[in-house]
Amino acid sequence: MDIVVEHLTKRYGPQKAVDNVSFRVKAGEVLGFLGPNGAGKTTTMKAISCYIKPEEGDILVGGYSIHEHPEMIKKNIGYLPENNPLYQEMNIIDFLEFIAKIHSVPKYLIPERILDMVRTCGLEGEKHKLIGELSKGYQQRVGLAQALIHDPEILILDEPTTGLDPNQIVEIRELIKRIGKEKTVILSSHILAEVEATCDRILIINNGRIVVDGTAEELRKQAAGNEILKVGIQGGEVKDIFDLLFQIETIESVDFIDVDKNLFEIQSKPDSSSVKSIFDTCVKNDLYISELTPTETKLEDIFRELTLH
Ligand SMILES: Nc1ncnc2c1ncn2[C@@H]1O[C@H](COP(=O)(O)OP(=O)(O)OP(=O)(O)O)[C@@H](O)[C@H]1O
Repeated sequence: MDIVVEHLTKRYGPQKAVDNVSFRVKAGEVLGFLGPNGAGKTTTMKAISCYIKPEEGDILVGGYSIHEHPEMIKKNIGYLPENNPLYQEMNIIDFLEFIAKIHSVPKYLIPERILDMVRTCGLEGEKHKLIGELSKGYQQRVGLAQALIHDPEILILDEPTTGLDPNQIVEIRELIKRIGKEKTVILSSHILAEVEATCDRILIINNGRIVVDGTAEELRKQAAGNEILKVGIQGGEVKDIFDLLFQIETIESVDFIDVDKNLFEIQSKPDSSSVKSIFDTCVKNDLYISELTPTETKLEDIFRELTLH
């Protein structure tokens, strides 16, 4: 089931929480929705799940509009809200039965669905405990189980690993990846590494607007720009080496990183690489390379650059 978001705008008073946002999610895709606090992630996810109505724009889920067929859409969406509000005093089985009934799962199917969810979400050992007695990681598993109980095609997860310890984070990510093989998933997060580890595609939202839409790889390429190399050259005076480097045609700029260690930062001209020329220059002038490292633009830097303003 595809999701098509078209010119979505949602206002809270004078503030536009989401401002003319459009994007598509293909069936079977795992989309990471990334952005700083207050960017508009939850608002967008709530609009897709039909929990709030936008003032402008439309969302089509499997061809159904949120304005005309919210009930059809709700049947096909499983939603795990940000703070995973669970009934602490219920046990897991009773809670899942209760949620299955809310979703109108046929009575005869409910025991089978519960069993399936307990298995899928790894709840076997804890299933008779009260939800309030579970660790945060297991509570999050119950949250996923309740979102999946009616077997929706689409799963929407609002910051599913917030507040978990590192082991629990890894476990929940693995679980989401497994579920993502069968469902369309939209997952929101502040954490780039999380989105990179779990998602096929990244959408970055800032101040209610989409600022990036692509794979992690595309993002890196887009931001990488010119080749930047950290180069150490030995066997000569730092000033002479600097002059030699400056004469290489493909080099745009040379900076010192550490004068005492003959360490330079070299930026090449657009669409060119200077690695071979640097090597040839060193051989010709009886110098040797002690270090040569390409500087990779980190996704964190890209994220900061795009969302700081
Ligand atoms: N019910 C509401 N009433 C008024 N303003 C709201 C309401 N819900 C959200 N907002 C505002 O809309 C903007 C977007 O909020 P939203 O919760 O969608 O962001 P978010 O990206 O999910 O943030 P976070 O990562 O902090 O959860 C924020 O400025 C927020 O204060």
